Amino acid sequence: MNIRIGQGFDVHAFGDGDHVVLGGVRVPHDRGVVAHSDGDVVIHALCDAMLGALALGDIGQHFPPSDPQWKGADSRAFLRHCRGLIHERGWQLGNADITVICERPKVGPHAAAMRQRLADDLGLALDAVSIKATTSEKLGFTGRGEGIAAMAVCLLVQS
Ligand SMILES: Nc1ccn([C@@H]2O[C@H](COP(=O)(O)O)[C@@H](O)[C@H]2O)c(=O)n1
Ligand SMILES: C[C@@]1(CO)OP(=O)(O)OP(=O)(O)OC[C@H]1O
Repeated sequence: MNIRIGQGFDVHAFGDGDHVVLGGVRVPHDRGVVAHSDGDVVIHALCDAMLGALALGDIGQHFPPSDPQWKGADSRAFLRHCRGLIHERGWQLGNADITVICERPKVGPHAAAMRQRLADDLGLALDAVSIKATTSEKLGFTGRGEGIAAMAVCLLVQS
């Protein structure tokens, strides 16, 4: 069996708004994020992990922030595109593990919905998708509440 690993990282600054989108789920918050698309750091980090495993560059190369067609885009479309690239090349996604870094909003209450949405979009079993969260103990830009970050890793398998 062949395997590949990929990792991704994304950050968005908080801005005006009343919600953030995380893993395709609308999470109520007293801030929004500054982004060209819907600013879903979970999906952006995961797309970069998937693209990284294929050595196909990064999300900005596939969906340029200069391209008006991605303005306000639902990031789930990016995720499904990356899934297609994996399948086209004869790979299957094995699992994905994501960590969200922010003081607020609390991710825990939304993690189950996020896992389900990602599993649905990726055609994975629920136990192949993990969402974790941590604060940065009030340190750095996430600690000061200036933005939100996410890290992702994924495994590709080929039998
Ligand atoms: N945005 C967040 C941050 C953390 N959590 C949950 O709280 C636990 C404790 O966080 P620490 O940073 O103090 O270790 C963490 O393990 C998560 O379960 C969260 O839901 N949302
Ligand atoms: C998602 C894209 C889409 O144009 O823009 P943003 O929403 O700004 O998000 P980023 O994480 O900076 O990734 C780059 C772009 O692909």
